[in-house]
Amino acid sequence: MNPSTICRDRYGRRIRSLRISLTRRCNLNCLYCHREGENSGCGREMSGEMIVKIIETLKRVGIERVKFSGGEPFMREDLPEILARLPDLQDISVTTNGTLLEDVIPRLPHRRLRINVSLDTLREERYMQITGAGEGVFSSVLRGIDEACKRGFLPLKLNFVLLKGINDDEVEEMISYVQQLNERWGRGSVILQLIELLDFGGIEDLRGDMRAIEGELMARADEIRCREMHHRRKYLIDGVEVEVVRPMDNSEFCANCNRLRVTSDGRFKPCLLREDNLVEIRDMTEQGIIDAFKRAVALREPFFKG
Ligand SMILES: Nc1nc2c(ncn2[C@@H]2O[C@H](COP(=O)(O)OP(=O)(O)OP(=O)(O)O)[C@@H](O)[C@H]2O)c(=O)[nH]1
Ligand code: SF4
Ligand code: SF4
Repeated sequence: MNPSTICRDRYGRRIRSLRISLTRRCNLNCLYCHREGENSGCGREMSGEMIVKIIETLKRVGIERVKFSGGEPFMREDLPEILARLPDLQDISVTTNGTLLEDVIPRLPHRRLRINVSLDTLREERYMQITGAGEGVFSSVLRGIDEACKRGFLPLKLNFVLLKGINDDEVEEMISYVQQLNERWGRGSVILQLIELLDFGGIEDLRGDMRAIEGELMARADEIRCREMHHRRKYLIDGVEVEVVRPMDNSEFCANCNRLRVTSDGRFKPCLLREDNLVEIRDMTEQGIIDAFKRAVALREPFFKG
């Protein structure tokens, strides 16, 4: 099977990775939660076995990377076991709110796992306002970040969603915090990722001005790099790598979208922002998975077009 035909959509985008939502469950309730655009479906979660089978099968047709997300992926008790059973891939990563990290880290198989942790503020009160968390959760997330670094899950990324009037005065402090972490754990150990708020209805007033922030980063960066995925820019600021995720109205971002999503109940989702073109994996044989994958790839189109 030739990956450049099976994995390429009609806009020439070569699918390299799967973004798999493991659950819709979460122990937080963030102001901006989009639950990976998964608002419909049966609510049943794929078994660990199904997840591993999908990955093994699609590795054979050219998938090189896997990202696990949620809800909160560590709400799945079997995540360490799923990770241990995965085939070798170029990149395996998980995006988490970090609240369960401290406990789960010792149980994770160390297979070059990258971890992205949401941290939208360095002030506990704001953290509680943004995430709905109770007291003490914020400090456990900070301890989880330290524990992950200590055990070598690097580079670790901190995800910071820019929220107008809530945390848009904290970018500088976040850069300093990452600088301190890098002094402790080694240069380049921690990356800061600034994320533009995605609006799934009703919260556009909270979107911070990412263009302005990016303009400032550009003006003072020692180096600027461009990632293949989404053509995201990375700015090197005082030794700290700051990656900018700016999807809104950004046709360049969508033109370089190379991931296919899988919902927690086992459907391929061609685009984060669309709910009308999901493809169910009805037949869990290898051929059934590949056929559903092909149908989903054929349905892919950039959400924002130039
Ligand atoms: N519109 C859109 N937004 C995305 C997409 N991928 C990521 N994002 C946004 O970026 C946020 C953070 O993504 P992460 O889960 O940390 O993963 P990532 O940064 O995309 O992936 P890595 O850099 O490989 O770790 C998501 O919550 C989304 O808001 C995408 O394909 N489309
Ligand atoms: S931690 Fe993630 S999944 Fe949970 S509420 Fe916040 S944004 Fe949603
Ligand atoms: S097409 Fe655009 S909006 Fe849709 S998932 Fe890809 S980058 Fe995100």
